[in-house]
Amino acid sequence: MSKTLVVVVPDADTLAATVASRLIAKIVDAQAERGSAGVVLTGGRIAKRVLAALEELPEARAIDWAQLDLWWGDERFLPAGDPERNETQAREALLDALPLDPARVHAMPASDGPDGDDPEAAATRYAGELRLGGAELPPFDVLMLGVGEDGHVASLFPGHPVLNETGTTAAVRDSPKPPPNRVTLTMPAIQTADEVWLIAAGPDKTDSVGRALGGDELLPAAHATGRTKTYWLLDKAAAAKVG
Ligand SMILES: O=C(O)[C@H](O)[C@@H](O)[C@H](O)[C@H](O)COP(=O)(O)O
Repeated sequence: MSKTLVVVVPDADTLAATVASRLIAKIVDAQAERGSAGVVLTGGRIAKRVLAALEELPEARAIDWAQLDLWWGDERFLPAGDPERNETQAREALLDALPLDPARVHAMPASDGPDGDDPEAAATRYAGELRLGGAELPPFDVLMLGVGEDGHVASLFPGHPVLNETGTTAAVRDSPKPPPNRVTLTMPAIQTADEVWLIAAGPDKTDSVGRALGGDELLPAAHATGRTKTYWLLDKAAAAKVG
């Protein structure tokens, strides 16, 4: 049974630094335990700030970057290098400055990639990449998620048929959050992570965070749980309606 822990910090800057510091510790622990670590990144503003904050932390030098697998929880299905792609933003915020093993940076396919402008084929291709280690999914030590104003996580939106997907990946063609076409991990895939971290800052998240933590099952965020731990990492504004 996953344990839910809520951590509230004063503001978004502190939240970005706190999450970055926790992420370093989790990666270092996983590498000490099994020689490598697997982290799932997400898109959005606070996620970008976490990556930028991580680069500033001296303890980041404890990470063996060549022994880190990076995955994405979702991707805006756009051409490679498009500034709106989650991968582009993560690379600009941090990744391109790190000595990562390029073969272990598992970006979701672009809309000008091998499958062209076909998000279903791209989702299938990513499912294949996730299986390369021999299991349906690789170990996810930490799976990070932003939280939408409507309570979405990754590209899993309230009331959307994608919430019924039982595989590991899926395509979304009518995302209420632009751009319309996306590739996403499914909720069952998210739930295989050892720890799921839901990260939210600002007053525009107060309602969705309060509802999700209050058990409103209409919100996908309420279902995003890790196998051992689920962290809600919030600033004071986002936590204003948490009971
Ligand atoms: O592709 C995306 O946009 C993200 O994956 C999405 O799920 C994001 O994490 C939330 O919408 C929160 O975004 P903000 O942190 O910018 O509010």
